[in-house]
Amino acid sequence: MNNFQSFEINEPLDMHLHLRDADMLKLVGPLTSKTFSGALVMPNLVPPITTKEALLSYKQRIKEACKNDQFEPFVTLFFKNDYSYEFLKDIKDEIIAIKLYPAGITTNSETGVSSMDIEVLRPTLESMSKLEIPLCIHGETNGFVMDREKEFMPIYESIAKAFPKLKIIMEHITTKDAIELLDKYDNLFATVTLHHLLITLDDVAGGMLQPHLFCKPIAKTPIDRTALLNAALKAYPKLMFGSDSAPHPKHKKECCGCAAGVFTSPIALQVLTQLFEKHNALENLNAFVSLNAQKIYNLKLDKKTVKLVKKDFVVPAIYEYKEEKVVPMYAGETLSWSLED
Ligand SMILES: NC(=O)N[C@@H](CC(=O)O)C(=O)O
Ligand SMILES: [Zn+2]
Ligand SMILES: [Zn+2]
Repeated sequence: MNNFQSFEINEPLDMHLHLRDADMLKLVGPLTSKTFSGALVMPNLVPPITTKEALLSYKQRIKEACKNDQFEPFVTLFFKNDYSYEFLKDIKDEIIAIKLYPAGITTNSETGVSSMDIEVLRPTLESMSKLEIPLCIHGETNGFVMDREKEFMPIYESIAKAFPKLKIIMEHITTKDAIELLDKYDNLFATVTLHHLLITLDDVAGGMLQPHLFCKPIAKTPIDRTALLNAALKAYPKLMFGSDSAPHPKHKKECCGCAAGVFTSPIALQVLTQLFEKHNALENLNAFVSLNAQKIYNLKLDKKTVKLVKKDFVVPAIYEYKEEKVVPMYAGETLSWSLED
């Protein structure tokens, strides 16, 4: 067994990230831009990003907040059924993908699509397919909470079949079913979070309720977690890292009616290194956290190499800026890997 004391990750990419806006953006943006070369930024602001003006000004605010030329924010548009071909053609070079949310299924998705009927979605999907704009999907039905992702599999299949040239990314997958579906269609890809490689429903609600581990989709069973972890550890080429780091103010997590989302951006690379080392799979970490995404999204990056060292890192209990306070996953715990100073 190798005894690694340091490890380098070239061009780390986070292909599913929530940066929010205003002071929260100023708090969390630098925590990602410091370590990652780029991130796919989700459009579920209030209101969501649906116009070119909103998109470009959000990108500008991200760049200002992140204060780091060695970081590229890849911004996305919030899916609507009635985007015209001309509108999409005009915005194509500014976006990396379009994100589809079923209405009301997760945080700030109220104005998402109210029907997943392929005929309703067809006009926008046809334009996206022609223009080669990838489609990212939050794939959950409104069925029983543990079955929502599984029930969405036929919907992924119908879109993958109807639009074979459209790249479809199943976001933050949490099930063995989703892993198995990846093999069936050339145009299907997926992101997986850090927390879904680590936790099951037991960690969220098996003992005292853990609001900081509550997210959508909810963590599933040990069998699902094992399937996700095995695919990540071998850097299965259709799977990429997307933290889904989703900060919510402390008072919106530690309350009655806890908001969904786990905040992981400041610990992501340290914990991934720890996890891949534990499973003797460090040789696959660069592919999982960068190369797979570069191939799937045709990215060329020359931003940074991040060095991790085998040194204890005590995760801060809280991250704060002005009035904003966010609690990270593993708050107060000690990790065995740190970012080099
Ligand atoms: N994952 C979550 O639980 N929450 C995300 C939304 C999302 O990615 O579904 C958020 O924006 O807070
Ligand atoms: Zn989601
Ligand atoms: Zn998300």
